[in-house]
Amino acid sequence: MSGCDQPGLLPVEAALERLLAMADAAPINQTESVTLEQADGRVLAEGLISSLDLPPWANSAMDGYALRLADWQGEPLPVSQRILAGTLPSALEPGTCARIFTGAPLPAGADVVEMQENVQLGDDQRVSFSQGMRFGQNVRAQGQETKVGDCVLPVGTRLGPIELGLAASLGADRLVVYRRARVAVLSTGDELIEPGQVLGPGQIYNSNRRLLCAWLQRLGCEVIDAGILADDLQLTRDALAALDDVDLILSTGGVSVGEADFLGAALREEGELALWKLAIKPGKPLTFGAFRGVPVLGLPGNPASTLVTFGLLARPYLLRRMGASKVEPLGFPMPAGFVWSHAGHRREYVRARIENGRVVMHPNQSSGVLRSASWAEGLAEILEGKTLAEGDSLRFIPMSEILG
Ligand SMILES: Nc1nc2c(c(=O)[nH]1)N[C@H]1C(S)=C(S)[C@@H](COP(=O)(O)OP(=O)(O)OC[C@H]3O[C@@H](n4cnc5c(N)ncnc54)[C@H](O)[C@@H]3O)O[C@H]1N2
Ligand code: MOO
Repeated sequence: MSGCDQPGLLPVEAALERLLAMADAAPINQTESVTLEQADGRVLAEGLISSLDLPPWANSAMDGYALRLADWQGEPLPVSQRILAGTLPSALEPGTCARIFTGAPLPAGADVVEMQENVQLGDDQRVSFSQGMRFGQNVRAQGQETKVGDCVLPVGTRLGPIELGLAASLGADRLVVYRRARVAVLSTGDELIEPGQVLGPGQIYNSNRRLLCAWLQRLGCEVIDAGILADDLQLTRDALAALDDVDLILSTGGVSVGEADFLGAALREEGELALWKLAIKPGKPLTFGAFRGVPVLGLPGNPASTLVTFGLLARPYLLRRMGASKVEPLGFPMPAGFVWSHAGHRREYVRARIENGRVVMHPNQSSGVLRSASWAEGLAEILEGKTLAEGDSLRFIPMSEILG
């Protein structure tokens, strides 16, 4: 342990490893066949194997003229056919060229396409090719992208617009995906009321509920909005018992050392509860447990802590349960545009932006503040025990890497 480690704080990697191990132990195995329209954001449960070559036949990459290179000896060539995309050409007559358009099938016998800008059309409609031509130029060979039998998308791929376009290009109209994870979102806290109501003394609006519900939907989960947990043990038990068909109960708030922790009490009674203290800021307290066999993940209630722990821990956990192979966000090294002089015990995820090629941080990094997260383009990772001078390298994780 280095001098900067705080005894008892669980490193972020260790917490993620534990969560992923728990996800691996409780995979959502059920699959369903969905149309491409329904497949966005889902995880592939059966690899997509190509049943055709792509392109299925050689075709032209340009609007121009197709010919056999050997036929061009300096004498203009007559045009023997006109080939539009979607038509079937006849074999190229020797000593001629064919008018051809982008995407149209190459006639048998042709081996090059010259773009129309590079040819001269004589008064007799014969074509002269003045530029030097290279064998195979502007020809897209059959199967150059994909061959019959290729595994184009492996099991575990998260489907997005590109994958759906790719599946469509192979003629697939349905894909087999894992069932969506059913996630119940619970908020705890007597101070919470919902937007639209009049704020009373000591009350705040529930922001975590909307943040998490919207985020979970983006991740391809089915969201069960379980509202605000009542401040009463029996009502808490009843609320949890009603969520017996979900894959995860995700709660926020009440995970630190507060006194009225009915969620914790209910879990201790009828399940299990592990209280973690993570070496992460924001987001130190996190709980993982179960109620009557249903996993429960308790995130800290401070909105920025909810954001960071959901993005870096709960999101990979849920994606893994839904079978995704890539679950961790990409980050890339960037020079710091600020000084970090106090080495901390916890790994900090700073709400930051990139300006003039450097990472700049928002002045308000309070765990209670969401506005700086909305300003931010990403999270800048400052490792525990580290100080930074301007220009030192840090890892920058774009928000887009965790939000979808
Ligand atoms: N004595 C200690 N106090 C605290 C510790 C500690 O170690 N010892 N840890 C602090 C840290 S770090 C965090 S993070 C928070 C975690 O708090 P809880 O998860 O127990 O959450 P609450 O106390 O219920 O709420 C914290 C904060 O967030 C607001 N909140 C809660 N839920 C929502 C919601 N759905 N929407 C908007 N805002 C919400 C709540 O009003 C509080 O202001 O504990 C520290 N304390
Ligand atoms: O971990 Mo807490 O989120 O620092 O305030």
